[in-house]
Amino acid sequence: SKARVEALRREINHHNYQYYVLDQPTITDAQYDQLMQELLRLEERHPELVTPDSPTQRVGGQVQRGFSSVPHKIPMLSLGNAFGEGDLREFDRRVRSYLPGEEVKYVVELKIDGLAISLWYEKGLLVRGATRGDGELGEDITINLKTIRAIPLRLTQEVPFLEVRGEAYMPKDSFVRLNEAREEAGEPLFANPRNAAAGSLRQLDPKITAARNLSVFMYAIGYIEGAKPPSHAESLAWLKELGIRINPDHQVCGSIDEVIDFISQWQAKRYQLPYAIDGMVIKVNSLEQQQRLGTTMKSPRWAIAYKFPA
Ligand SMILES: COc1nc2nc(N)nc(N)c2nc1C
Repeated sequence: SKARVEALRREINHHNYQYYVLDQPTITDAQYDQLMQELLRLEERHPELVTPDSPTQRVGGQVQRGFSSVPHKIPMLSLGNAFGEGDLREFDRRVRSYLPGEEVKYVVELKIDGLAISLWYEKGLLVRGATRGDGELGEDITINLKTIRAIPLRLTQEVPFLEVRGEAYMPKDSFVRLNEAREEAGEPLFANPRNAAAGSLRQLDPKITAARNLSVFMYAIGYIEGAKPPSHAESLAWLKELGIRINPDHQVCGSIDEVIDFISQWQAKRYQLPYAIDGMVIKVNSLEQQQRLGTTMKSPRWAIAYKFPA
């Protein structure tokens, strides 16, 4: 039965990855539940066969009394804001003034309207999850983040240490259904998906978090032991290879004109997305150039958020 438990764990984690990370389900919910029931039964009979990355370990048992505060290895800064084309051209001018005569490429990404999180992986295993907090100190919400099936409990490679950052969010249809249920129960409604996601992650009972159908899009390597790919775009591709959920709608742009064009395309179709976005994020693609541009006390010089009109 050790072999059976390992086979079930691998198969369920594969279906989990296909469904929650790639949005490409490979079996029906009923078949998935059947596999989970079998694994739960076997693990109950043989608790010594349970591993930290078993899909049965996603919803921790205990209700927490609170969240401890934990330091980030590198501060999680916030982004400066651009509200129009002029601000974007000003950003481009400033970037190029620090990199005279150099070619600059940008990566433009959707700005998911959720809350920033940080995930720590040691030898490929998820060991910690935290909120951004004040940028220096976050709240340890590992138990709650493990319930999000789009977050892998184990990476495809045993990277010595990797911290990855991104956004936890609640899809629009889950937000509507949640508020309908709260209306029924005479409970106060959430104002928007971001508040609903934040409220769901701050639940002391992980079973409630697990029922809120949260997801994530990760967008940056925060800290890594070992080499990093040379560009941000390649970092995203590598994170995807590790089994981490990356938003597919990002684009490398060779000029600020291309950036402005890409942004206007998404400004027109943002409401077609199954999740809320409040703008776009523009980053210098070369990590070496990012390093040289550095940060102010508050924000990176190599990135800016373009906010859509509310
Ligand atoms: C590099 O720092 C950041 N990058 C980001 N990227 C995306 N796509 N969305 C964000 N909200 C975001 N926020 C920060 C602080």
